Amino acid sequence: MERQLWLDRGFDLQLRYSKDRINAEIARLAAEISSDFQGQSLLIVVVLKGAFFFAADLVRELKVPVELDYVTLSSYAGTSTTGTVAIEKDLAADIAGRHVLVLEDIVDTGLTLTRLMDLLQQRGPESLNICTLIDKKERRQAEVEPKYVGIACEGGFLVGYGLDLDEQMRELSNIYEVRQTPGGVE
Ligand SMILES: O=P(O)(O)OC[C@H]1O[C@H](OP(=O)(O)OP(=O)(O)O)[C@H](O)[C@@H]1O
Ligand code: HPA
Ligand SMILES: [Mg+2]
Repeated sequence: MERQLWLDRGFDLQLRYSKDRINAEIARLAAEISSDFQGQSLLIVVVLKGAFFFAADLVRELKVPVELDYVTLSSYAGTSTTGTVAIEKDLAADIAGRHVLVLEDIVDTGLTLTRLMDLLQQRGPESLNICTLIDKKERRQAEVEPKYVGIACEGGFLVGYGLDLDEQMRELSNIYEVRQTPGGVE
């Protein structure tokens, strides 16, 4: 079982959201987005690295045509934001006049999306909205209002389904809360 591998390495993983729950939320989100954008096409902006599993599953459920583009942003060291959002790779597409939907795995402090939305808004999209799988409000520092939210959650640092702790555990199928166990081997 995927938990055991990390327990052996000193990380205690508590199941928070199963893949079945994630699938159900994605189906609901896809239906809502498809209905809102009926007759239009969407430019989907995937925020890498974390959102790649979510994006892959969501776009295949949408009933409107999409174009996909990617931006790579990073700001975390361990379980805390550094406060500086680095743009490691910008979009390739011109978003002017397009209906843009930004896909995120998680909104936490809100610093990443505040930076990205400011940047994208300056480029003149027809519409600009956010869809996040997880909205974690406990540590919010900047005002961000995602239009589409999969799961509103309490605190805890989450890993799995794209979410990482220092680049590890993204590949887990379910989403867990992670705690480092004393005496664990890394
Ligand atoms: O609301 P915030 O506090 O800014 O946190 C949310 C951001 O943090 C994570 O990205 P990270 O910087 O870890 O890069 P990653 O996607 O490569 O993991 C996550 O994927 C979001 O983009
Ligand atoms: O809870 C989290 N887990 C993984 N990455 C994150 N980036 C912001 N919050 C989180
Ligand atoms: Mg990360």
